[in-house]
Amino acid sequence: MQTKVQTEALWAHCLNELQQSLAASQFNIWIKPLAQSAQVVDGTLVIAVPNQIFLQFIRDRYLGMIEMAAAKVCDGVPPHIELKVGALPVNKPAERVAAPQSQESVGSGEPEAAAPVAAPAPKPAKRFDAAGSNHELMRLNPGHTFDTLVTGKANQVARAAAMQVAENPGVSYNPLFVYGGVGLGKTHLIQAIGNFVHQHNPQAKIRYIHAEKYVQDVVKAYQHKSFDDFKKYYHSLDVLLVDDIQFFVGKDRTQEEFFYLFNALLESGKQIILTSDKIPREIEGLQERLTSRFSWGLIVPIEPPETEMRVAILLKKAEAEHFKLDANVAFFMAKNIRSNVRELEGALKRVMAYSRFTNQLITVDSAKEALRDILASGNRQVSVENIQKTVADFYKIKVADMHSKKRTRDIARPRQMAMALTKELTQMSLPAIGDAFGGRDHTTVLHACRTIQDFRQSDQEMAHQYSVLLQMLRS
Ligand SMILES: Nc1ncnc2c1ncn2[C@@H]1O[C@H](COP(=O)(O)OP(=O)(O)OP(=O)(O)O)[C@@H](O)[C@H]1O
Repeated sequence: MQTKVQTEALWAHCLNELQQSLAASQFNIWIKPLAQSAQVVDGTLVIAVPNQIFLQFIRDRYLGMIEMAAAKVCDGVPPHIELKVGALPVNKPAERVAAPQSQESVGSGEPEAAAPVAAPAPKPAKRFDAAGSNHELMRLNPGHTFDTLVTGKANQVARAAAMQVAENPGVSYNPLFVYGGVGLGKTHLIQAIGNFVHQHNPQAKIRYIHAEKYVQDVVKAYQHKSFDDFKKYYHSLDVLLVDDIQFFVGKDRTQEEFFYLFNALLESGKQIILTSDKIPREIEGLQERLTSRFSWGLIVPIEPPETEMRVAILLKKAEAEHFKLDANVAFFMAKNIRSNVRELEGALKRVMAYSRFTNQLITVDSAKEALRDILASGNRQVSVENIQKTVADFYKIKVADMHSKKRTRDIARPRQMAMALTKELTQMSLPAIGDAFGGRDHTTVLHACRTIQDFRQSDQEMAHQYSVLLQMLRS
């Protein structure tokens, strides 16, 4: 257990650092109210916050800074930090932290000047035990586990690879790179790895971070000339999960820092897991050295789930909410809501709310009623012109090439793709599709549909491009 002096010194130091880093208004609103709300309990720095909104705000915006500040006092290794809503236990007054001495000016009408914070912190005699990490610190959603993830054709390869990485972090595939469209379960899958590792090895230092947050951390380190602390913190991790790596595009300094971090972690056998909406070499604006490194391990796709898998997801989510969802209703929803799993979840929430509100069991008819506007927008017919334009833009060719006689592969393949998508997304007959593509024969359209179908079976890249285009056209 920490002594009062150590607790005070640690928190006073954190407050001091935050005060220097933040605008006075931010410090006064979010941090100053916590000046008397920290306590060290069994090696964990517990910070009590007044309510849930505060908790979310501190967690999302300031926890990283608090960690870094605390790490400074603890020889570079941050302590466990726990945020909790409510008051600190009153039976441990000796461990309470002293408030910073306030010297605020009164009644100026201007935003308050930040109050200087008490004394610089001497290093505590005993280093915090930073071995364990809680969900707050790891930034993992405890509900994102392998158990709650429905498996199907769309994600079975990705899940198997993820499981292998979770069982042998740093050993099998490094980095593991998961790519796929919006809302298909990339975050869920990689967090399942984090949760699994944590469950089997609570000592492992795991950190999930969205790429945008990493960019912010680099900017802050740059502004405050604190790259040493930044490096110390990130380089001390055992498992690093970075979501939506495409956000690094155009951020050269971030890419440079990440390059060093990547090398350091890999060299010391630590596991890196990344996600993106595309495979590395399709992320335009990513430095070549990163593109090649991201391809060193294993790259796995997550595709949009097929109807049966969407039904299974709905039933599983409903069960978790103790909601009785009729299988016919689940089928109806799965058939009509096809864009992504997040949309599917949204639809389920609506149906559950409707059921509670009307106090009725949900039938297909009442589901139609509950989802009327979603279904109306989903049933919007996609036009052949829209498909041609979307596909042409995607492959960076001219729309006119959809009608032309050119037969080079870079033109012919996108055109076949557009024909196959038109067959799938519209009610048009084969001859009508042929007409819309420069007066081609219906056998040419049939051939195109079969060719694309074959490619989708045999070529992972083509399969992914097809599903991305489907998603774009359906959204
Ligand atoms: N196979 C699945 N089984 C159960 N739930 C799933 C599955 N796939 C996705 N979900 C759920 O769908 C929601 C969206 O998933 P998630 O946030 O992981 O998607 P994403 O691919 O990371 O999206 P984005 O690209 O927007 O970050 C989450 O609530 C997740 O739990």
